[in-house]
Amino acid sequence: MAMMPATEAEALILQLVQPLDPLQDREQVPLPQALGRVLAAEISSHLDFPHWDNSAMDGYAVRCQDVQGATTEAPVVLTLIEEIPAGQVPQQTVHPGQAARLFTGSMLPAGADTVVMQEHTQAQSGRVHILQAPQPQAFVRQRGSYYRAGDPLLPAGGVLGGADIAVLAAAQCAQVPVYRRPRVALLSTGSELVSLETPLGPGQIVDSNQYALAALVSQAGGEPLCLGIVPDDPPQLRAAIASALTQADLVLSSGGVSGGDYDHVDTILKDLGGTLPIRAVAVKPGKPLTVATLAHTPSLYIGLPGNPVSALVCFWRFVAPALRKLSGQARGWSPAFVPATNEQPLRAGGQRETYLWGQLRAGQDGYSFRLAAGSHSSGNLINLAQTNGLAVVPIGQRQIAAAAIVRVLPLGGA
Ligand SMILES: Nc1nc2c(c(=O)[nH]1)N[C@H]1C(S)=C(S)[C@@H](COP(=O)(O)OP(=O)(O)OC[C@H]3O[C@@H](n4cnc5c(N)ncnc54)[C@H](O)[C@@H]3O)O[C@H]1N2
Ligand code: MOO
Ligand SMILES: [Mg+2]
Repeated sequence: MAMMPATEAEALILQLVQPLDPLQDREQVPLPQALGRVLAAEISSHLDFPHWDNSAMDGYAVRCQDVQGATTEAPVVLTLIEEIPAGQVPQQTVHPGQAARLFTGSMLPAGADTVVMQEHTQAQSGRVHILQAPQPQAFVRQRGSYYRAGDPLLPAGGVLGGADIAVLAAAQCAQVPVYRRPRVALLSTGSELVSLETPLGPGQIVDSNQYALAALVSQAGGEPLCLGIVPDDPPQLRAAIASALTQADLVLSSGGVSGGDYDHVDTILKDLGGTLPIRAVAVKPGKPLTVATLAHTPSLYIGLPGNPVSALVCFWRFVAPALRKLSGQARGWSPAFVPATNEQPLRAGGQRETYLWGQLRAGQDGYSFRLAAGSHSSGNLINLAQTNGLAVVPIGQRQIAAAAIVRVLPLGGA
């Protein structure tokens, strides 16, 4: 079967994914719960930032003109008219020859246009000696200089991080319009699979993919619907797939997509009227990847290969971008590979783009990558644990030498 190159498969999957609707798929969440959510509408504020001219320093509000010639030898002496702690509204106007005491964050009084920091002054019984001429408007944070009321504050489609939460709080946005979490149905196919609580019989293994994929879906901001294990029995599998498609925005199955006698997923998808634009991709691990669309539902179906590493590599490489688009994110769907200095030689077959897992570390001169010790078999989930990067050996290349630069996909945020 022809294998599609990874970049082509990624582009095609992104083309097939329809993002959630900003109106129909929107919900309001209290600000403290908005971290990591995707904004469903542009936010603006009726407030200017700063809301009023205020001081950036503890010092004195002056009229710049008054203190132009000030030096340590020839200070300008001003009369203090008022003290303005932060949070208090100035009561007086600063006239020529006058100054007001203020502090970081205090409102600037009318008449004053400049702040002299207290280190450049000497206060003496109701007067202040200005020892240094300031620049005009020094240490004044001007009203509206950071943001003008009514301008766009945060764009729709942005993922909310800590800084965004700060901005929304400052703008008194208590309820935040976000996209609902995309629903991702998870099905594990395989008669050998049991749940993690079931005592293992001979030939059986735990359905680790379901737990891993549920974790990665949650980490990516989705809502996993764990539909459990389906044996390799066509009628049961057909019913499970048909039902999953009615419940979710995206259906992820694992297993049953290669060419063995018990691999039924592709046949069932075709029987259900599905179109399968992808059936194999040129990546290792992860070759037998199936992508299907069905006429009667907007849900996309992605059949991941069953091997535990293959399933996760396909998630990171193809599903995570799809989820980013589906969830309403306006940009940044594609995986962001970083260049890293390779610590040991990496070897590959050359037929498929090969992903090797290991430790990505940030150093002073950029990233470095260390291959995980042990087998890089797609069945070996053991040494995949505690890794945080997938190094890529391109098609046609059989080795990347030590000390050479390798592209690595960081796995931190899925
Ligand atoms: N003759 C060929 N055989 C295989 C080929 C091939 O091209 N020709 N491709 C191999 C590759 S590459 C992969 S990847 C796998 C993909 O297999 P399937 O997607 O059909 O998956 P299964 O056969 O159902 O299972 C494969 C393997 O993974 C284990 N598995 C399945 N589900 C889970 C789960 N939920 N949790 C943990 N482990 C799971 C399963 O027991 C098998 O060991 O096919 C190769 N074969
Ligand atoms: O693609 Mo398979 O995942 O090489 O084992
Ligand atoms: Mg199989």
